[in-house]
Amino acid sequence: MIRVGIVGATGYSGVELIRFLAGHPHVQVAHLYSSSAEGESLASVFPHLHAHPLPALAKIDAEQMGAENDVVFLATPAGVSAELSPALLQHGTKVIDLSGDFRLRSGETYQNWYKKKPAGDEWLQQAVYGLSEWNGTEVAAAKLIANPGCYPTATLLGLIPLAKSGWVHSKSWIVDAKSGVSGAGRGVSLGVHYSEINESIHAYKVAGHQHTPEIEQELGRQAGMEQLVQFTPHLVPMTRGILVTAYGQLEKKVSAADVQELYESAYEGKPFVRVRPPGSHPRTKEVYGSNYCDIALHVDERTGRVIVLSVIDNVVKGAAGQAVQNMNLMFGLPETAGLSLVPLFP
Ligand SMILES: NC(=O)C1=CN([C@@H]2O[C@H](COP(=O)(O)OP(=O)(O)OC[C@H]3O[C@@H](n4cnc5c(N)ncnc54)[C@H](OP(=O)(O)O)[C@@H]3O)[C@@H](O)[C@H]2O)C=CC1
Ligand SMILES: CC(=O)N[C@@H](CCC(=O)OP(=O)(O)O)C(=O)O
Repeated sequence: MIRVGIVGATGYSGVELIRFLAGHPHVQVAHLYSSSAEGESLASVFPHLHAHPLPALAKIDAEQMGAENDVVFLATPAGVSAELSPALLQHGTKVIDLSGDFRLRSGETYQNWYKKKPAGDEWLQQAVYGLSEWNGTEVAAAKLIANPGCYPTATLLGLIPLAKSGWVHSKSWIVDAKSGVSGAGRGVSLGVHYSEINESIHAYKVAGHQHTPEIEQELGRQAGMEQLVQFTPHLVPMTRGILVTAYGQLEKKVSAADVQELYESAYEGKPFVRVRPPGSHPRTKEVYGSNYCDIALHVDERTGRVIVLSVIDNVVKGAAGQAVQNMNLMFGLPETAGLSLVPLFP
C-alpha cells in the first residue's frame, strides 16, 4: 500500500482528498498534519467522519513527513508548500501541491500575482503541471506536481483542443467563469458570509485574477504560441461547481460538426472528460461530487464565434480528484482508481 500524508486535511480540498483516498484500493491514509489542531482527531473538526479509522492530526515537520510517507498532498494556502516541499523532495517523497506555489514557471510572475515569496527556481523547474489529460506522460515521471487551479482546469480542458487547432484567433479568448463558494476555502470572511452572497451574484478580481497567467501560460504551451485571455470570475451562491463560458473568434469557416469532431477525437480514451452531444448545455449539478469535466461546443455563424461550455466540481476535478488522478499516474496505477464515483444527483 502507498503511504499517503495530507497537510491541510481540516480544509475543504484536504477533507475531499480523504473522501477519495479512504476508498482507494492501493492507498493507506497514513498521516494527517495540521498547523492548528495538532493531537486532535479529524472527526472533532468534521463530525461526518465520526468512527472512520483515520490517524490523529500530527505536527507539521517536513523531515518527519518525508520519512514516513511515499507521497504527501499539500492542501494548504499559497506560500506554505514553497516552504515545505524542498525537504520532502530531498527525502525522495513525492509531492502533490494543490496550491498555486509551483504552477507558474516564473517566480517573478508568481510574486506579482500571489504577493508571496516564490519557491526557488530549481523547484519551479522540477514541477510538472498536473493537467492529467494533456501532460500525462510528464506526470507519470514527476516527483513534484503543481495541481492546476480550479478555474484553469475547467478553462484549459475546454480550450486546449481549439487553441491547438489554430482555428481561433489566439488573442480573442474571453473566459466568463462562475464558481460556487467552496472555491474560497473553509476560512470565514465577509466575502463568503451567507447573508451577503445569498440571492446575489457578482464578478470579482476583474482583469486581475491570479489564474489569468496560469491559463495563458498553459494554453500557450499546449498551442505552441502565445495566447491572450480575458478572464472574469464570478461568485455564485451555491456550494460546489464551476461553469466556464468561453468565446473565441474563428479565423476560418468552421462548422459546429467540425468542432465536435475535434473534441471527440482529442478526448477519446480520457475517462474523466465527457464531450456532450451537439447543442448541450451542461450543468454543474451533472458533475457534482465527481471527477468529470463535461464540455459542450457551440458555433455562432452570425458572429463567427465558437462558444465552449465547461463544467467541473471545483473541489473534485478542480482540486482533490485531479490530485488523486495525478497520484495514480505517478505510481503507475489505473488512472481511475478510487475515482469512479457517479455524480450526486439531484
Ligand atoms: N477549494 C477549492 O475549490 C480549491 C482550492 N485550491 C487550492 O488548494 C489549497 C487548499 O484550499 P482549500 O482546501 O479550499 O482551503 P481551506 O482554507 O479550506 O483549507 C486550507 C488548510 O490549510 C491549513 N493551513 C492554513 N495555514 C497553514 C499554514 N501556515 N501551514 C500549514 N497549513 C496551513 C489549514 O489546516 P490546519 O489549520 O489544520 O493546519 C486549513 O484547513 C489552496 O491553496 C487553494 O487555493 C485549488 C483548487 C480548488
Ligand atoms: C470562489 C473563489 O474564491 N475561488 C478562489 C479560487 C482559489 C484557488 O483555487 O486559487 P489558487 O489555488 O490559485 O490560490 C479565488 O477566486 O481565489
